[in-house]
Amino acid sequence: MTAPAVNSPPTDWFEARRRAHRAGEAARTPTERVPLESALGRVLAQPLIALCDVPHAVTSAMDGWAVAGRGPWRLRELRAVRGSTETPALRHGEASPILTGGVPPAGADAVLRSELGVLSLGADGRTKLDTAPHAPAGEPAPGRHLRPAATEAARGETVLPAGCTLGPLHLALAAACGLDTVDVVVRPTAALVRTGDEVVDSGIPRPGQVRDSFTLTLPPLLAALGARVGNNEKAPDDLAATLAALRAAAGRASLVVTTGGTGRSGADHVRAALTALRAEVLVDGVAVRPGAPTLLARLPGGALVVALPGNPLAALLSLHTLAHPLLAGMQGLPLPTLGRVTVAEPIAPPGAPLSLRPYRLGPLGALPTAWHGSAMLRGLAEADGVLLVPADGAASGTQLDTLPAFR
Ligand SMILES: Nc1nc2c(c(=O)[nH]1)N[C@H]1C(S)=C(S)[C@@H](COP(=O)(O)OP(=O)(O)OC[C@H]3O[C@@H](n4cnc5c(N)ncnc54)[C@H](O)[C@@H]3O)O[C@H]1N2
Ligand code: MOO
Repeated sequence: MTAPAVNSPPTDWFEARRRAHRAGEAARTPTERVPLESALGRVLAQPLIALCDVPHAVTSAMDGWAVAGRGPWRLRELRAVRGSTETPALRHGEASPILTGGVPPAGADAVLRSELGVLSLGADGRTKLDTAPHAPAGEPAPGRHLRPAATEAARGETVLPAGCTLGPLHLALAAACGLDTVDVVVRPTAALVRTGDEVVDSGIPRPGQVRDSFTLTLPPLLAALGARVGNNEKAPDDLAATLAALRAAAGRASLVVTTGGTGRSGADHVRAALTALRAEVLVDGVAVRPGAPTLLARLPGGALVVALPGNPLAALLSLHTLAHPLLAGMQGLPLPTLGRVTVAEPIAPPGAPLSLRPYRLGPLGALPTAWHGSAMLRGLAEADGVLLVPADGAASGTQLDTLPAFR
């Protein structure tokens, strides 16, 4: 058993992320095969490989006539056939009507688009096709309006890498490549345990009360990071209740996220509950502000616990620190990368080894928010991103690492 040591030194922020990622990797979720219609937002477990050439055959890019040789042409049939490789080959001097996306008969060497052709009755009593008087000289040039097969992808080609989070365009691409199902990562399950007797769910909070910030934020934000949030329990500020809520959540989910109660006051029970559950504490406080009391632990049954501080900004930024890398690891994704931005005004030393500061983008770069108090929401609610401000602060024009603003 590794009990949370009293006042153990906080873990470096970058190291805390790496530990969270490694803990996630050690608890990787399996994969499953799902129909394309159910795959939106899922993480691809295997590279997506085209099952056919795309396009599958040479196709016409225009409505008109497939033609062989130079005009005028004898029209072989009056109605377009949408596409069959069994259509007899065109002979030199013949044309056959074709629709956009249709497969031209063998022997066709171009498509004359409908606007540029004129039909008339030939001397032999058969329908004749000429290029219209207004058609550009030389129209149609060989190959005109014929889309060669496999120009977008060849059968067997990888069109999306593993780890891609599937959006609508990816799904349409998979369909175009002939797939009906995809192999995706099973979503990690998450459960919330919110502590705090002062937390209320509706109305104007009385002095000493606070409206809950987490039921409205954590389920959708965790879902955006790939988790499926099942339970969301509220535990009173009491050790037995906190212990029972944690135990129940760990029985239902592979990731338990708690809020509040990370301190060492008589009303804070998360540490004591983790000790009682014989948790292995992987991160006991992080050298960052806000979010210093954040904990990461593994329960004997394997469930991972991210204990977020009760202050809303501290908690939501700690989601970046620990839950994002952790969930990335569980889904076989790399440690999330940091962005980079130029700061538009000087930032004073934050009084901590590292400070996470929401910012808005102005014409000259990042403008750190004034609403960066640990208990605030306003700065993050309107942020374009989050700055990583080092202990010395930053001069105007300096480049700093950034995190995305999950909001
Ligand atoms: N003596 C010390 N006091 C504090 C320290 C310290 O080092 N020594 N650290 C401060 C820091 S930093 C933080 S962050 C908080 C951490 O507090 P806890 O995780 O124990 O959280 P609580 O005490 O339960 O609540 C803190 C704050 O957050 C509000 N809260 C809680 N739940 C919610 C919710 N669901 N929605 C909105 N707001 C919530 C709660 O009412 C408190 O105001 O400790 C500092 N103190
Ligand atoms: O570190 Mo606390 O998390 O500032 O608010």
